Amino acid sequence: MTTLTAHDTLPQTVEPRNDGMPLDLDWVMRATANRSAIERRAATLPGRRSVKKDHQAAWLARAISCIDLTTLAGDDTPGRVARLCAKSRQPVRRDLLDALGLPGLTTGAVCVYHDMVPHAVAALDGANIPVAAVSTGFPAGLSPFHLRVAEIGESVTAGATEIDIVISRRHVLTGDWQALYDEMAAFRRASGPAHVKAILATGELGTLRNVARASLVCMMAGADFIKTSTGKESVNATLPVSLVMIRAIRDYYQETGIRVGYKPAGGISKAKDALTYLALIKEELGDRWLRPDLFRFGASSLLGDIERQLEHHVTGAYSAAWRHAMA
Ligand SMILES: O=C[C@H](O)COP(=O)(O)O
Repeated sequence: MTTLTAHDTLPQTVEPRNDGMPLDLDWVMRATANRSAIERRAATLPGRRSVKKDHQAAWLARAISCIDLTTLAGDDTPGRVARLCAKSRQPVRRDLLDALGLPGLTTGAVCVYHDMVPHAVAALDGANIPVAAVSTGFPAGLSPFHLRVAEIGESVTAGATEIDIVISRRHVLTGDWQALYDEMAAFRRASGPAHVKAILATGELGTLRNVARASLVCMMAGADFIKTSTGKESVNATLPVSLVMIRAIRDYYQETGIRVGYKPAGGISKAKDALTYLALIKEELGDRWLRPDLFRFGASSLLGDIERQLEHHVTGAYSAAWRHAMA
């Protein structure tokens, strides 16, 4: 059993970017996924006492530092984004942060649609918190290709330093790996210095084998992160899909020496689920991946539950969920 402790010492290194490699179709086609073995392994993860009680607060704080605090709604406004950014700067009540000895804790990033990028950039001025923009015709990714590429450039110009692109699911479903590679490589080029998260929309890819292959192709084409979902599919982040994707990340690292990040997104709203994901990452990839430069949660409501748990840790009492509204 893995024990997460608060005392893991991790090097503060700057990870080299993934510049990708030529498409290796033999490797892609060798990638498989044994669904029953993966589901059995995933079923063992929740509910395990993988985080000791004493260390839970430290690990919940770690989870906060890895959240891409997200709002992706048609009725987003500058005011809502400003409130979300304030929450990102100070994710937990000041007295709780002080009691935990973590006065400078922030979320990993704020994630918004393109039109909200300037508002997020302004609200986060001086905070050193990246703004991530969902892009390329998010969530379906079916707008004209040149517009999807242009959208990336617009968001980078507006100040986004992370771009969450959506892949064309049809390239996976038809097995056109070259087309997927070319698309991802073009998105990476358009992003310039901004880091790119490739959203696979795994709930729409049909099989775990497709998830494994799409993960590899996106990494070969230069994705800095691979991300499960937009949050808009009917099935979003799951543990079996996460196992497949992080094992692809592990294979890519073993083959190339390059660490690609992982972002489960969509439907992760409970502190205990966040701890399960952290334990999974620790077991499958190791401590180095448990940092915001290599791991993020894409989540709109997870922070509220973590804050409640931290409040309970410090004060011994739970507050009502409505007190932890996000925006
Ligand atoms: O990328 C982030 C997701 O859209 C957030 O999904 P959620 O609202 O289910 O947490």
